Amino acid sequence: MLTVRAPATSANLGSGFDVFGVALETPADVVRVERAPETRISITGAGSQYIPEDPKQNTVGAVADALDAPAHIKIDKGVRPSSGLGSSAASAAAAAVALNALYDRGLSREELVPIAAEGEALVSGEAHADNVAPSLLGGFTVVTDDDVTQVDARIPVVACLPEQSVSTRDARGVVPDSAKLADVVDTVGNASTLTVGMTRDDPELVGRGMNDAIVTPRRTALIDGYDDVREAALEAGATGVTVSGAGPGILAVCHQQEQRDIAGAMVDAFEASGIDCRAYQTHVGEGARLYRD
Ligand SMILES: Nc1ncnc2c1ncn2[C@@H]1O[C@H](COP(=O)(O)OP(=O)(O)O)[C@@H](O)[C@H]1O
Ligand SMILES: N[C@@H](CCOP(=O)(O)O)C(=O)O
Repeated sequence: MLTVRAPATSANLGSGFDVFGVALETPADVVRVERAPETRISITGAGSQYIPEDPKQNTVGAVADALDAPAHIKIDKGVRPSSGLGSSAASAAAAAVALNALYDRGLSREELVPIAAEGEALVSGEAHADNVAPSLLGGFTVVTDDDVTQVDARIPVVACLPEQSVSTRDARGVVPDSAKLADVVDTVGNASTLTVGMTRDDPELVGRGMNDAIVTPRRTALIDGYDDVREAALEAGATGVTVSGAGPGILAVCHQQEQRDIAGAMVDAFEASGIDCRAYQTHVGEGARLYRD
């Protein structure tokens, strides 16, 4: 039996749609695997009642197929599904690391990225790798069609999850097909600023670089209370606020000393709109970790 803990992730970071992602210290999924003639999945934990155990419909089943590694797979969900924190990706990344070790496939973490992304294709219609990459590699990742680049980063964040579900598949449906050149130029500038900020562990540059006029405005319309929560976080000292992944989670970047106030302000703002939520005060952190029992 092998156990892997794989972290939640926040993708896009505003200006890096389908490209940027960060691993978060908390929450995380824990996946246990043992060899078996055919794949069987059982699930406990956050939102497990909404996740199919059929291997043909679960991201870990897609990973087991891709690695030709049948197993009994137990998933303990720490990352709630359809919340914008890469829940389906955390399971897929954990399964990829665990099954690679269980069957001695010898693949590197980078080589596991497209394999774990098969799970994302299953649930969201496209094999976007911006969640699985940071969950596997940790830190801040940049994915392109055929490559992934990673830097370790330590940035404080607050991830606030309202009691609302937005499926990634639906949220991809509102993304525009094209953009004005002026907006593209702004986005390239912001994405570059953010990247420099990650390499310097600088929350000011990261926060400033999260602005995006192309994808984010379409998605904020799907999140009840978004504008008020964003405003409250900025007033409490956040250096940048945006939609986490496809939402409805909202991500605020900050300095350590403001983190607690920002979490409180975001929760209060959601609750003022009558929406229950949970705030994680966390950091950009490490990738999936393997434990041999
Ligand atoms: N192992 C898994 N963990 C979480 N969700 C899964 C898993 N396998 C399949 N799913 C399905 O994926 C969808 C959630 O994925 P998605 O919409 O991308 O949101 P998230 O940001 O939570 O990954 C749900 O429909 C869920 O049933
Ligand atoms: N780039 C994807 C990221 C989806 O992240 P999730 O955590 O909401 O699954 C997108 O924006 O569609």
